[in-house]
Amino acid sequence: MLELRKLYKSYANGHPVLSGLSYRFRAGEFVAIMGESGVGKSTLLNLIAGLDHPDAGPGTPILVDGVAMASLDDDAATKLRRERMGFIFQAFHVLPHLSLLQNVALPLLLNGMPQQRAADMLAAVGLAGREHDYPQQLSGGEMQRVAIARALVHRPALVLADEPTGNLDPDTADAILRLLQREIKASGACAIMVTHSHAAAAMADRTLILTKEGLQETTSVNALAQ
Ligand SMILES: Nc1ncnc2c1ncn2[C@@H]1O[C@H](COP(=O)(O)OP(=O)(O)OP(=O)(O)O)[C@@H](O)[C@H]1O
Repeated sequence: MLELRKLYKSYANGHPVLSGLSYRFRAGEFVAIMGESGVGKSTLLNLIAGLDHPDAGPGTPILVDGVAMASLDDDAATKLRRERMGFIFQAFHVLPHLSLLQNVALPLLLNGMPQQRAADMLAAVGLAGREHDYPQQLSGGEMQRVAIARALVHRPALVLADEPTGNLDPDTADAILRLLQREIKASGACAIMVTHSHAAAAMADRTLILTKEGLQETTSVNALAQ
């Protein structure tokens, strides 16, 4: 589903953040990525999402369904992101001039899909009855739940989540992660979740730790939190 092949990323004036990272993510799995602050977790998600570019080099460092992201022009990359990906990023703000229902329906509209699932997803994140409210009427956690509903509504093949439960109380966080888990299993999608929360990581199928050496599998995080 997603393959990283010797992925390098340095920022201007900085030391390399990712140095030849390789990994293969499979469809149908929910993977948590943990690791020390500043090690490059958000950088990695941004690169996969196409929000930033890897260092230039001869290889094809990011492949989605076998297609090198770098080989796509802007239109093709946008289409791939719109159809195949769902983002739960703090930076992806809910649009203020659209109602909650319109916000969640947006990926369906853009992909020419029937829109009735938008109301179901709002209900699934605990916001039934709030369809015609506007984002400014929401708390931070409610806003996060709208972003999650919007990220999942079009059943993307790849869900990228950066601290999806960062501003939710433990019960709501648990419910949202169960929803994420259910959606992934039902659609056979792959989800990659960056988190510092051991409780969140315990909901994933696998936890990887990002270090300077790359992504390493661990079972202990999930075991510890259970
Ligand atoms: N736009 C940027 N320009 C320069 N340096 C950056 C930029 N974004 C991130 N960095 C640096 O890259 C490194 C990795 O940052 P990143 O945000 O990916 O870490 P992280 O593992 O997600 O950290 P945290 O757990 O604290 O969110 C850090 O040293 C950071 O200072």
